[in-house]
Amino acid sequence: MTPLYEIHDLKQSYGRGTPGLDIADLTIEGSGITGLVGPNGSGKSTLLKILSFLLPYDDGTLLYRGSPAAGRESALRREVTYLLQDSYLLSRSVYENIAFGLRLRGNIGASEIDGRVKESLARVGLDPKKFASRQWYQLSGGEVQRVALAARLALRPRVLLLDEPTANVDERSAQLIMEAAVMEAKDHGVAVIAATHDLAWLYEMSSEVVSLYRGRVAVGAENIFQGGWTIAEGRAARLFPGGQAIFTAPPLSGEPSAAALGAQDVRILTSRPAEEERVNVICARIVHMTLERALSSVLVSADAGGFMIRARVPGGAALCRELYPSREVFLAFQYAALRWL
Ligand SMILES: Nc1ncnc2c1ncn2[C@@H]1O[C@H](COP(=O)(O)OP(=O)(O)OP(=O)(O)O)[C@@H](O)[C@H]1O
Repeated sequence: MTPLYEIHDLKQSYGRGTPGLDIADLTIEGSGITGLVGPNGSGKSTLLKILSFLLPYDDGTLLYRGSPAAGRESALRREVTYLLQDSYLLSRSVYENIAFGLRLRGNIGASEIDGRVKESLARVGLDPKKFASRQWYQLSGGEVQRVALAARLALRPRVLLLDEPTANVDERSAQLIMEAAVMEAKDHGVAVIAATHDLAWLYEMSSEVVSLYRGRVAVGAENIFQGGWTIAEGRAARLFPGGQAIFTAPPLSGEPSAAALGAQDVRILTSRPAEEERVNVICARIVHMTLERALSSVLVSADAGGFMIRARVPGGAALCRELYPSREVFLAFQYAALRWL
C-alpha cells in the first residue's frame, strides 16, 4: 500500500541558529495511530505543521499518498486536520463553532450539517442536547478542547494530527479525547498522528512510534540515550547513575550526542548472562508493563539507576509470565543495535 507520507532530505529552520527539522528519510504508513515522541523543542509540532501542509519548509520532498505535496497544499488541507494543544473557540455557541467549518466547505446541506454536529459532539462524549446551545464561555478547558476536536471530526478528515491534545485538560477529558482518537482510527479508518507525553497511552495504542531528537528522527526508537557520551579506547561510552555503562562504536563523523535503540532490539533475561563480545548488559528493575494492543506485544519499561530502558516482548512469549513490576532483570543488546542520531 502507498504510504500516507514520505519525507526525503527535508530541512526546515526558523531562521539562523534555530534548528527546526533535518529529516533524511521518514515514511509514515498511516494505518491506525502513529505516535510522535521526543523532548521539548525536538520538533514534534514543527513536523505536525508540515504534515498538515500549514508550514513551508526550506528544502526536500514531501510526498502525500505517493505524490508530491508541493503546489497542492491548499487542496490537501481539506483532507488533513490539526488539533493544537490549546484550542480556542469562536465567540459563538458550541453548535455554531462546529457548523462553521462545515459551512465554509460550501457544499454541505443544512440537515447534513445538523447531523454531523450532533454526531461529532457525541463522539467526544458531549451530549448534544446539553452542549449544542452552550456558549463558548460556558465550557471548562477540557470541554473547549473536546468541542475543538468535534469541530475537526465533523469535517471527516482522512488524517487527524493531534499536538499534545491532552496537555492542559482534566483527566476525564483526556481519556475521552484519546478514546475519540482511537475510534477515528479503528472505526472510521482515519490516520491519526499524535504527539503526546502520555507515553503509556501512546505505546498502548500506536502501531508505529516516531522519535524526534533535535529535529532528527528515528523510527521505532523507544530508547534515546542523549548526552553524556565519551569516547575512550576506540569506543563510545555512556555512564548511567549507579556505575553501569553502555558502549557502542563511535559515530563516523562528529561528536557523539544521542543514540537510538529500538525496544525490539533489547532482550530481557531473568539472570545475568555469560559475557559476550560487543553486547551491553544492564541490570534494571521493571517499573511498568504496557500491553501494546496494536502490535500484540508487551512493552516493558525498566529502571536502570534512574534511566528508563524499554524492551519489547511478543505478547504470547512464555517470558511474559515471569515478568512483573519490581522484578530485577538484565537487559541485553548488541553494541551495533545503537544508532547515532
Ligand atoms: N515560530 C517559531 N519561531 C522560531 N523558532 C521556533 C518556532 N517554533 C518552534 N521553534 C523552535 O524550533 C524547535 C522545534 O520546536 P517544536 O515546537 O517543533 O518542538 P516540540 O518538540 O513540539 O516541543 P514541545 O514538546 O515543547 O511542544 C525549537 O528549538 C523551537 O524553539
